[in-house]
Amino acid sequence: MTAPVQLTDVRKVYGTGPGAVTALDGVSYGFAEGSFTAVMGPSGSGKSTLLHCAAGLDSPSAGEVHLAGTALRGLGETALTELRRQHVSFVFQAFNLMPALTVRQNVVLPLTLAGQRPDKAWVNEVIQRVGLAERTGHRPGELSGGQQQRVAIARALAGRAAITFADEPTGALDTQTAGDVLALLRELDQTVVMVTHDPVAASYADTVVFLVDGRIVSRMPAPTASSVAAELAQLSRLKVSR
Ligand SMILES: Nc1ncnc2c1ncn2[C@@H]1O[C@H](COP(=O)(O)OP(=O)(O)OP(=O)(O)O)[C@@H](O)[C@H]1O
Repeated sequence: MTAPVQLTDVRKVYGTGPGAVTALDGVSYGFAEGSFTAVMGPSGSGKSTLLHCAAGLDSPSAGEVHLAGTALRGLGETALTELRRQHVSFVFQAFNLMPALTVRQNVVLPLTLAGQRPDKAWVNEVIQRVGLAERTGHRPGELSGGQQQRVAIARALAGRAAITFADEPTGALDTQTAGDVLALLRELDQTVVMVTHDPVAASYADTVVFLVDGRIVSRMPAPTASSVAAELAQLSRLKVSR
């Protein structure tokens, strides 16, 4: 069976000619069902590009991506949108919250747009778990950056999508809240793919994959913050010495 997120020999080249940048250079990886994977690597190693290609937000220059068992190549924008709506949720660096809506309305918006009825008990639990129970009637403009990020996380989890893509989901959070959010991500049955620079955040994942220059160079099961930090230090030395 194909993994819920499967990349096969994916290449992504930005631009053409002498200025072209190879952001992904033949990445093959299957993110197993229910797994929580952190993607790490030095700045510019291709992490965000990998996430965008895997999520069908960007198309590879070569290779194939399967998302929820469907090959993305050749899918029209409407079919792609529908596929994402059914199976995927996102937590991105820009929170993309609707300023006129309250916290609760923002959290359930993707469900409402998809014509689904939110599971009220689960929505309440998610809002509580990200520490926003006292803020459900506030609008994004009345929240701190970290609180806005938590709304985006609650929104991603509210629909129990099979696959969640997260780009630095805990970047703006204090240690305690970040720990709560990561513990929640780890508990879920969803397949979670998370880009992070933080070894502590990565240690909540089942597996860390390390990218250097657009290639997966290593894979670490059962990561700890110190084993991840040590691997990153080694990889940046490798990069500098090239
Ligand atoms: N739209 C684009 N046009 C041209 N080059 C791009 C574009 N997006 C990314 N790149 C280049 O592709 C490479 C990989 O970028 P990417 O953002 O995927 O790296 P990253 O590992 O996520 O970096 P960071 O940790 O700094 O966010 C970099 O060299 C970057 O400059």
